[in-house]
Amino acid sequence: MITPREHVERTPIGDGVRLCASCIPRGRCRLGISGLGLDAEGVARFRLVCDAGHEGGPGVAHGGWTASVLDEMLGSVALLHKRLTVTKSLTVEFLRPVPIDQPLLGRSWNDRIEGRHWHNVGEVTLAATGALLGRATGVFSERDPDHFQRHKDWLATQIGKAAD
Ligand SMILES: CCCCCCCCCCCC(=O)SCCNC(=O)CCNC(=O)[C@H](O)C(C)(C)COP(=O)(O)OP(=O)(O)OC[C@H]1O[C@@H](n2cnc3c(N)ncnc32)[C@H](O)[C@@H]1OP(=O)(O)O
Repeated sequence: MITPREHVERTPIGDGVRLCASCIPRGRCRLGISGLGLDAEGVARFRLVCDAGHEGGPGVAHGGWTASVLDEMLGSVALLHKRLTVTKSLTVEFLRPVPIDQPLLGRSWNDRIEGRHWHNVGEVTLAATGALLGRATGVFSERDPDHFQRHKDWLATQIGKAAD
């Protein structure tokens, strides 16, 4: 069986972020995230732009975009340490409307690790001024690479039960 590190290393990178399955064919994150890596303090840094494809109210991002970006940023913390985690919980604060087509910055970091649970934190700011637009805290559960096969097996059992 491959290790979590090998699993992460085999996942393609586009613009500095490990790509989710649906973005691998296009070679870049559809949410408009570019990764800048970990800084000296272990904080993951990102450039972000919300394009008009995620416009909610006029001129501003749909809240789902902001939540997704924070999920991705907080979820990337363990990936940057070559560990595989999935989101167990995510709490998002929408502090200001997020403008579309404006350069934004993202930061995410680990606050503490309890057993297999990574407690991560992150925020989105306006690049021009540093104004805080949104932030999140989340718990990310460390998994083995068989997590996705385990899901398929579980789903097959569920579908089997439904067919009975
Ligand atoms: C490299 C790529 C990068 C690609 C780039 C990716 C970057 C992604 C960044 C974003 C991160 C995401 O959005 S991740 C996607 C969103 N999150 C998810 O899909 C997670 C869905 N939830 C779960 O799988 C589970 O609830 C967990 C793993 C979060 C539970 O965590 P936990 O509580 O620490 O784990 P654990 O004790 O082992 O399990 C709790 C219960 O969940 C069940 N469970 C655990 N795993 C599974 C599973 N695979 N399939 C079915 N069921 C499962 C257990 O049997 C148990 O059931 P019982 O005994 O209670 O009945």
